Amino acid sequence: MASISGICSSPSSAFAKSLIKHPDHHRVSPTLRSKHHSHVRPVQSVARDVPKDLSRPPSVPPLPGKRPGAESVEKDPIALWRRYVDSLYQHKELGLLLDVSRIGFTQEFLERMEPRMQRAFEAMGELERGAIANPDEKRMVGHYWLRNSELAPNPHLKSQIERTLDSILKFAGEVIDGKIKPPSSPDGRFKHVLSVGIGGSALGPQFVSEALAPDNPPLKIRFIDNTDPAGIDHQIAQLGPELASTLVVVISKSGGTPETRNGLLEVQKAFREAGLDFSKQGVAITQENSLLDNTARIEGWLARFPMFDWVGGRTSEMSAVGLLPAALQDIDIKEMLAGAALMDEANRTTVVKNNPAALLALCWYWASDGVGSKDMVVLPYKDSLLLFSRYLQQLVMESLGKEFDLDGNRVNQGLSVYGNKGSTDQHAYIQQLREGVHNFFATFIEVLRDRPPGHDWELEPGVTCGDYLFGMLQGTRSALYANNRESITVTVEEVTPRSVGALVALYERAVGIYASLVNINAYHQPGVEAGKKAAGEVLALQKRVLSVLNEASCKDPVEPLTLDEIADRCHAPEQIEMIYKIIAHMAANDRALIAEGSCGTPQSIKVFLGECNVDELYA
Ligand SMILES: O=P(O)(O)OC[C@H]1O[C@](O)(CO)[C@@H](O)[C@@H]1O
Repeated sequence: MASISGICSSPSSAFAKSLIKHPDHHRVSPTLRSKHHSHVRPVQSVARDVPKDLSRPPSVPPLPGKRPGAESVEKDPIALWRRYVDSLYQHKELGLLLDVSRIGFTQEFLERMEPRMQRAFEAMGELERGAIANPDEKRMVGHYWLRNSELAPNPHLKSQIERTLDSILKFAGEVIDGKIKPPSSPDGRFKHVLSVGIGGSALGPQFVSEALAPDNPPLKIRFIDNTDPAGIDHQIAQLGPELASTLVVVISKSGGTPETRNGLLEVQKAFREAGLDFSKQGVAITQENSLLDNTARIEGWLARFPMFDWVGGRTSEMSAVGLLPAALQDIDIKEMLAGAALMDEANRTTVVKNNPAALLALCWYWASDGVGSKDMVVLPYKDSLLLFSRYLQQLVMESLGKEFDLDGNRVNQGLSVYGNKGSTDQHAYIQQLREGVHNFFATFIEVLRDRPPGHDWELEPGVTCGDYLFGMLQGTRSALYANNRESITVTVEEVTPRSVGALVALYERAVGIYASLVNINAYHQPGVEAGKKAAGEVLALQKRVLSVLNEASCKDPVEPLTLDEIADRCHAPEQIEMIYKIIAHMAANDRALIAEGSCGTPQSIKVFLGECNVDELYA
């Protein structure tokens, strides 16, 4: 196959010159600020609900010609071709191209962004040297060390990384070779992995499995990534008697995430019911001394692998979180690491046009005005990359979606990400992207190799099935651009462990750089805690409701209660709506009985429990 390096000459160094010629030279950069205002929101070109104190100062004119309609995008095909050639980024060794020509930024924009870019590079350098890059949690941020342990800030961390990788490779090899066996499997081999985890402890392994698992992996992976009982039952039912040959990998950095704990308890129950010893088939990936780690140690699980304090969940694909599940499916994890390391290396240059992550971050900044005014639609034209957008959704949105910047200003930052795959999406929502509300920019992921060599055939003269996919991508890119919709294209030769590792690393770094550009902490997630706390409060209220109902239901005769009575007796009259929802949920699951009325007419219902729990009454 002709490689990207084979078919393309190296990108021209005339990138800057070409951009200078771009007609949008009069555009005023969002960065036109006094240095004291580097954190201030850049120019708003669409109406947004922003706090008054951070809205654009009147002295800064709006971005000319960008919206509505972005009439300023280059339309002359020869000028566009020059822009393409001049701006093309190529990583020869990785066989990766980054085309930013359909993002309309100008030389003036690049120049104005340069000081911020240099500050972002400095910040990334400090982070890689082990600075406390997550000030809130006082943590280092070291996912880059995972693929180049030489970078670790001290020998202890370096040897932790290397030992963990060795132990993953050894364990996975022995499981695949049948040296490590399940005790009750008829043919003595593990054939399935059941991964229990959520968020960053699931999305990377899911993406990588979909992208890279062979057609017949030695162990086939399934995921429990929610606390939906029906979803969990489905996974366990699908395994059926194969539970005996299933390795259960429980993944949680914190070791205390409720959904993951619930998944574990459900799976352990299934093991008990099948007469199987869970500890002989359970593996934990978590931080040392977490609740999960202690449980696994005390119960004597088959193996435990460390998750490091300095690796965030959404950047943990190259830690044991991503590597163990991948290795168990016979995915070449050393190649994934090599791809990521090469990409990291490329992203260390401080010359913006040679730094693919910096180019991506700049594209995002330009396209979304540095405030997330447009969504990022990710369109991989390859089925195996289906889950890339879902993976990126957490990486980007949990990292960038922040209320406050690093100086404490309310900024409500973020960048929304969605997508599925092409050309499938052309028959779903691309109609709107082409003609409807102009609230996005697209990222095409192009894979040059259609299928393994020797398998192709022409389904009509001169045209293969893959040619259609190619045509659809190119057609959509052109059609969007013709209607002033900007896009980025990332091209890889093939979907391999190396290119997937590189893609992960590319986006991790782009998120880090973008976070610096907009002055936010990309490495914490305070907003998620609010939802978790509220969920805890709902469950606490449910316990009070149950206790009140139990007391009334233990009376003789039973005393059915109205919602108002329950709320009063819970001393929570202001929580009546939540109490109603709790009752409706319990009634739907046969845990409370409705004596009168129906859930459709809340004020009419009277509730009691089917059984009186005397023990609880006197507890
Ligand atoms: O790996 P853990 O600790 O179970 O966390 C799972 C996910 O939950 C979050 O903390 C959000 O609640 C994510 O950042 C994380 O990836």
